[in-house]
Amino acid sequence: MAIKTAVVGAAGFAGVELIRVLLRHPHFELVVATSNELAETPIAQEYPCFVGATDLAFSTHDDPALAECDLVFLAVPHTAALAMAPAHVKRGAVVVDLSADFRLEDPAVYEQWYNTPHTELELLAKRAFGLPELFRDDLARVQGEHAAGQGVLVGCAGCYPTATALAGAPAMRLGLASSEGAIVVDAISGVTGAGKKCSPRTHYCFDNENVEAYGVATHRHTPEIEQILGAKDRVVFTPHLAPTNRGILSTVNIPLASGIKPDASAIRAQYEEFYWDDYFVHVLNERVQPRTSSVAATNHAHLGIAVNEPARTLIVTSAIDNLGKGAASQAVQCANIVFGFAESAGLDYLAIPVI
Ligand SMILES: NC(=O)C1=CN([C@@H]2O[C@H](COP(=O)(O)OP(=O)(O)OC[C@H]3O[C@@H](n4cnc5c(N)ncnc54)[C@H](OP(=O)(O)O)[C@@H]3O)[C@@H](O)[C@H]2O)C=CC1
Ligand SMILES: CC(=O)N[C@@H](CCC(=O)OP(=O)(O)O)C(=O)O
Repeated sequence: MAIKTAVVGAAGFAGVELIRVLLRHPHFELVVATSNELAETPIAQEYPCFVGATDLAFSTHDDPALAECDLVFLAVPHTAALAMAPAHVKRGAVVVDLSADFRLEDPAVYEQWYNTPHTELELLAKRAFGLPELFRDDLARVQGEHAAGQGVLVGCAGCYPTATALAGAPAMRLGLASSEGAIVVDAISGVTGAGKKCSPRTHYCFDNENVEAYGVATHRHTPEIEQILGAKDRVVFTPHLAPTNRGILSTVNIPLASGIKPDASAIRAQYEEFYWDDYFVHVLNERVQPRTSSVAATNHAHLGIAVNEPARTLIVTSAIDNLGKGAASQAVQCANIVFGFAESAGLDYLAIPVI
């Protein structure tokens, strides 16, 4: 039986990507897609790529039909999700939140970085963290709670944190990383990462032919990356905006622990073993570097492993699609787990090769 599914914020960049994935999902049936801006407009009129795939029209964010959905994706800005999630969880639904509202464990840290008090402490404490390869047990826990009839919430990881944590977590968890010293992360994002509303920073004339760092030493994803890696006050994160639509490339520099041999092949083998059972994470061999084009519009992540021997530094590069593995398809991967479906259900597609 199909699961009645809603996307709130469906006309945003992440929301439209959710529509694309859900319209081909074998178990989730998209029945509500909200946008106040486009209410009553047929989805396929606004986005002609969906012609022939759906007759559904956008409805407002307070559409009463939302209350009949068993699965609700929140693809709205942070603080909006904080206001929406509790009611759906209370009535027994599975809520998968793509915003930053339920990512940070410590509400004081959330308040510090998002300038808003966290008002849903009980729900925050019970939520699962939505990054399956690193928090599968957490998702299995809420799968059990949902199977027992409870509403549950998944707070999905952010886009930069997903790319960065997939690169850094094995080194931290396998004891390859030193327990001291900075973990330096330089990451590049396409412009869709900034959402669909245009700003001077995301204007074509500004981004075209331009690459620039932003949020230097102040970006809100720093505490989230530190939380996932278990590396408080050690992450030096510098994001950059590149003139591409989609994709994130994150380069993570990790000081090696004193007893660890600076041997890229051996460390690559450990990364391969760490991810051996993960369908979507691929450790590339030494002859090829992760490229954003190789994972574009997919749920896959590509990792490249190298070691700077004299500096005793492990360098892991990680490519994902910010709207795919960094947002919409990862959210669907989490929902697959919570409903007990195959993790790759509806997500088994590849990027277009660059010739
Ligand atoms: N873009 C990305 O790469 C990623 C985004 N995310 C997260 O996903 C969420 C959506 O991001 P994105 O799609 O980029 O954003 P967009 O700005 O492109 O879209 C935002 C959507 O949210 C709706 N919305 C805006 N304000 C409110 C509000 N106050 N209450 C309810 N709905 C509102 C809008 O509705 P309307 O159509 O009526 O204007 C719109 O559909 C954000 O939380 C973001 O942080 C997570 C990972 C990556
Ligand atoms: C290019 C760009 O502006 N990217 C956004 C991050 C993407 C996003 O939407 O943030 P979440 O992953 O936290 O939801 C930023 O730097 O704030």
